[in-house]
Amino acid sequence: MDKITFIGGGNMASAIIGGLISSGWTPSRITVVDPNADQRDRLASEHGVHTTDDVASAAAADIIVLAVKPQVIAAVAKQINADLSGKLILSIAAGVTIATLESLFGPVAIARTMPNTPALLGLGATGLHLNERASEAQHLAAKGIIEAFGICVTVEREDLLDAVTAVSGSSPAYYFLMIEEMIRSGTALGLTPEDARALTLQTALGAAAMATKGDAPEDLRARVTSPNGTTHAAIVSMQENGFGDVIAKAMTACRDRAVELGKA
Ligand SMILES: NC(=O)C1=CN([C@@H]2O[C@H](COP(=O)(O)OP(=O)(O)OC[C@H]3O[C@@H](n4cnc5c(N)ncnc54)[C@H](OP(=O)(O)O)[C@@H]3O)[C@@H](O)[C@H]2O)C=CC1
Ligand SMILES: O=C(O)[C@@H]1CCC=N1
Repeated sequence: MDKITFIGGGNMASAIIGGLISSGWTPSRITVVDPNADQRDRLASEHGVHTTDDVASAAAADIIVLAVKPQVIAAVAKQINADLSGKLILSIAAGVTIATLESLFGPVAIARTMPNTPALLGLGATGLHLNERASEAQHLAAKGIIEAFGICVTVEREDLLDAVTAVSGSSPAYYFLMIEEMIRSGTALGLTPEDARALTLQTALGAAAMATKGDAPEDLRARVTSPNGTTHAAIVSMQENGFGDVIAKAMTACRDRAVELGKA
């Protein structure tokens, strides 16, 4: 049975560990390394996992999850400073490329991922790409870990993770912005902020749930849109004001920034 060590015991690690335990991993297979004693105590009492502040001890695990901020990874590699051949490094750090990870950790199997924050609720959407040193068994292990906190999409080229960043990594923020604007407009139209918020949130939840049942979004939209009715008026206004173009430009800007950060 694989043993897994998380380096960094913050928000994302906590979400992943919760998912792993719910999907059948025994806490005794899981270790978390974090310098913060409060963080360690919280994880140990919430999940019953082993915790330590000794980064070098991660070398004993079969799978090492890098769940620290990107700027901490070089220091972590120095502290581990061990031959990791045969092990799998799974990184959730945004913008840290496989080439950088190989230069820091040596010739080792690497799974680079782009998760998103709904992982905190077990509803994550994560892109995955592995280097050539990763075996099929390691691919399946990485996928199994990711599926413990949501869905996993394996992309065939590393640069496609930049597109994943635009589609799912950053996109919770696009939906939050839409929700913010709808609450603002609903309030401007005379509703109380509380009523505008409740109606907007329930509709976002309902629309997302309907869209996951299999019908095409354009068909679902057509079913709401009576000929020359109210929805038609809203959609025509959105389209005349370049809604599609706004989304396409935002997603391209996101992808381009991900490319830039990967070079930094
Ligand atoms: N696509 C996305 O939307 C998201 C991506 N991510 C990625 O996930 C990663 C983790 O993010 P998140 O969980 O939010 O971060 P957090 O800051 O919540 O967690 C990081 C943890 O690592 C600890 N830490 C710092 N230095 C070390 C060290 N040398 N060894 C071990 N632990 C250390 C921190 O301790 P202390 O607080 O004391 O510094 C903290 O507890 C990031 O790389 C981020 O890019 C995260 C969220 C969403
Ligand atoms: O905004 C960012 O740079 C990170 C990467 C994806 C989500 N948050």
